[in-house]
Amino acid sequence: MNLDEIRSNISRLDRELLALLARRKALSLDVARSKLENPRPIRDQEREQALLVALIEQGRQLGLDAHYVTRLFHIIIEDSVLSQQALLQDLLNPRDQVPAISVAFLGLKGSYSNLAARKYLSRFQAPLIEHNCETFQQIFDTVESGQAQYGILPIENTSSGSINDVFDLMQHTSLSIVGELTQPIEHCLLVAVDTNVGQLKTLYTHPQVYQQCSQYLKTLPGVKVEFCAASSNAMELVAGLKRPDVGAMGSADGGELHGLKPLVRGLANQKQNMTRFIVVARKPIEVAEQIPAKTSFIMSTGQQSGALVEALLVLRGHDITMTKLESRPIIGNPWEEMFYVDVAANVNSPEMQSALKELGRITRFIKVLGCYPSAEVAPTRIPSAALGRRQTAVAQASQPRHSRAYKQDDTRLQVGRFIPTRQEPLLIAELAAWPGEPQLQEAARRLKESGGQVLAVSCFGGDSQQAGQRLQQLRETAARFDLAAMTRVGSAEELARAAECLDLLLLRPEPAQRSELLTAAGRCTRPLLLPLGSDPRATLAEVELILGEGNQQLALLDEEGLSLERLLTLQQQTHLPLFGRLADAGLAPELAHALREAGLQGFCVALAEDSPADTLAPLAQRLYRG
Ligand SMILES: O=C(O)C(=O)C[C@]1(C(=O)O)C=C[C@@H](O)C=C1
Repeated sequence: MNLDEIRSNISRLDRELLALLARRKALSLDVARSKLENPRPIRDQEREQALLVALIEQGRQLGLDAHYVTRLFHIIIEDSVLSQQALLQDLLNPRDQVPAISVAFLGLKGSYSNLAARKYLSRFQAPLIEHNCETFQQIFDTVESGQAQYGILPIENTSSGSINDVFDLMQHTSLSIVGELTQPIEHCLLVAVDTNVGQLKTLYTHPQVYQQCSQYLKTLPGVKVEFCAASSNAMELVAGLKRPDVGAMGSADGGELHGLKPLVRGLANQKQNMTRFIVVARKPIEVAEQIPAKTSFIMSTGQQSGALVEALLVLRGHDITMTKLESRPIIGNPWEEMFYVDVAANVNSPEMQSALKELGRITRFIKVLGCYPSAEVAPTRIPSAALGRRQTAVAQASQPRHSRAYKQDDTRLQVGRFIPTRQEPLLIAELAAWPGEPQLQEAARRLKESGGQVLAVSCFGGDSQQAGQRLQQLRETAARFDLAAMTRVGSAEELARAAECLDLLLLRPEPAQRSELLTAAGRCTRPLLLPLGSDPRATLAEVELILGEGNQQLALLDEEGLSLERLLTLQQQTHLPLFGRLADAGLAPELAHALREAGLQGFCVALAEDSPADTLAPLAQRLYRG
């Protein structure tokens, strides 16, 4: 076959794939209709899990790796769930037949809000009339007066936190929240003409963006920052000036709409930078009971101590999960505060109705802001049974914080999106030395294929810039394979840098400034792995220091090969998860199995560049399949 023939065969297969995907989508909508007739939730994670397991197995037999199959079908299933939800929502909330949809948002063409508005409203497949607003207040006014059907407002950002002005306006509006969406944000330095960073004298930006990129901006001390009402105003201004000494900060997509080019990408302090937007409209919507819903409300409690706790206990008593709690002062009343609460519940569900009634009795003010479909379709992996248990804290001041007397249940660690348990321990593969790019990719692929979860390698040791690049590369490689990432840290400074982007930090056993490192570890919010010395009692004293500073996400790593008996004793003494290091790859599967039976919740195994390709598979097999 020549190249043209091969390509024409590929094109034919791609068309067949598309036709099959369209047929699958039609079937999934049939499923939605049947679930409407015999009410059942749209999401069925047991079914998804069974599907994925079978597909991975079938894929393997066809030479397709598990990671590829999983990624592909997560996308297919996510679309299936969202399409089913959209169908149900449309049936429940018939829309007025208008020729176009109108939306109000902050800024001009190309603002993050504009990109979010386009993304959210693309589902209606109707022409869009865009109302550019200069303030959040103007967005509310435009929707309240009926000039626009929808308003899009940013509500929180993963690096700069909540957008308080929007919360304050929500308190006084008659509008309802009817939707939400999360938009990845990638701030770039945008320029209109060929230039370089050294030539820049002025940067135009929005205060939120400035805050989110504060660390990068510190590296440009001579550059003056001018604030604009929105990043799109900054872009428009810079596009008009066409000068080599001015730049704007904003998204590459938005910049393109103004003819700007990205000079530097990825400026945000936190690389995973997302903004959550809410969608407001004049009429509330109803959310089908088969769809995961969120309800947002505001309440103010009395000033007596424990009033907020009492209100939150109402939610807990109704088994309602709170996904956000924000407090705002009440203007003109310095002694009271208003709380904004998001919960994962449908406002019409019996639990929520009963919780609202009870809250009405104990709060001074309560108003539901809206109920809307939750935008998150979390990929199915971990059995929900493993996630469900609520921890009970028995805090007794006189007891050491690490002890079972202080807290009875095992500490539940969250590493990225993985939650290790005794039944499903965490598998960490650690590379001995910093590898080349292809070797790092290959290690990640092998780890993913075997069912492991954490890719680890030392990023520090060279100069500061090299460490930064390695941290970035490790984070990106792990994310590409849907793994978590870990590195070793030996100083407070290394810890601060790694904590910005990695999911798990291993504290090096003997750095010089030990207490400084432990204090910084206790003040950070990333999970930590602390190696147990040959005298575990000494380590437990260090643990107290860390827990006392605030960080409760801590696991202990046995690197010494302690006897089973000592490990079991430790488990009785502490609620912190125990991890083990597996040094001998040959013995590892048997040892790991025995240690798992003994209750260890994680394993760290060394992966040398010349390790045979199948080092991890037998280990994972023994670990997860007995
Ligand atoms: O089988 C179902 O119940 C479906 O709704 C279909 C489907 C799928 O696309 O495969 C989608 C959502 C469910 O969570 C499970 C599976």
